Amino acid sequence: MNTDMASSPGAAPAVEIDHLSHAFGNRRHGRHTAVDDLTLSVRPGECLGLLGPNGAGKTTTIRLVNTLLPIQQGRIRIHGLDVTHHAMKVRRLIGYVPQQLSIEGALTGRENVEWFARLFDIPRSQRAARVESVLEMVDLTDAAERLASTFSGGMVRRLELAQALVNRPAVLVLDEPTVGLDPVARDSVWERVHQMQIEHGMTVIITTHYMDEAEAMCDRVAMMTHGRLAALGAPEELRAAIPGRDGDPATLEDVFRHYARSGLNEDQGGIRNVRAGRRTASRVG
Ligand SMILES: Nc1ncnc2c1ncn2[C@@H]1O[C@H](COP(=O)(O)OP(=O)(O)OP(=O)(O)O)[C@@H](O)[C@H]1O
Repeated sequence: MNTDMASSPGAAPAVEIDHLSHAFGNRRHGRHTAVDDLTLSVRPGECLGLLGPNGAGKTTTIRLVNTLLPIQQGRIRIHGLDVTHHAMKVRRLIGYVPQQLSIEGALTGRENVEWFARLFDIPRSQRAARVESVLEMVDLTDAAERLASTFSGGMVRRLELAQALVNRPAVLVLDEPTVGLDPVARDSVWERVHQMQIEHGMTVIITTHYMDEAEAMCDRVAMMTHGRLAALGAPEELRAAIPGRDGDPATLEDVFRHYARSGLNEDQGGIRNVRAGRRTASRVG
């Protein structure tokens, strides 16, 4: 991987988000602020969970980090590189698994990863070995010559992970990586991500609506509502900060409800989010 840095609170941040704001729409049809003055740092080697209700601004934040949306206001730096001024360098540091399907069913597993290796400009002489090693990492060596259209949902997600990892990213960004997967397939995706994080000190940012995953995987959780940071801390810190129910300690789901309710706004989300959610849920089903 590009970095082998320990997760120490004193280390320079892997990702620095500084007073970031982003709005969609225009004056005629109305503007909607999706990310609102967000400030957040992710430590090298850390797994940060970006949680929040539909429409909270998680995907928009991720797309800004990935250079897929232009910065309107504020600043993002990845290992010190400003995403606006060093977009190409930043792209080389980031592996991204989007909510939408990123594989091509008419290609084999191997061809899908090779395609990404070419996109990332990995030198020809290293390409085959690099593709082989990521296929092995995600346990798809035996299925590599099969058409991706024959893969199960869990295999598709692991193939997308291989695509994102072929560039040996320092920061891996996963947008709802396990939606629509059965519990066994979910575990197998997480095992691979965790292995990468431990073995290579990779920084991971994930969004998920599965609180058990966030609890198990994330060193810290950033709870977003209305594009703003509502709470930030280790899952156990966030749980300790709110009262539980019926005398039981609070769960992360209670934490989610607590902040989601306090920021409730029926305008959030709308048809775009419903459509996106359904598309995501059925994408691998
Ligand atoms: N391309 C776009 N055009 C217009 N509005 C958008 C666009 N992308 C996002 N939005 C709006 O910005 C807000 C934040 O959306 P975003 O997708 O970032 O939320 P999210 O937290 O990722 O939601 P989900 O959990 O449903 O994926 C929503 O109100 C959404 O409708």
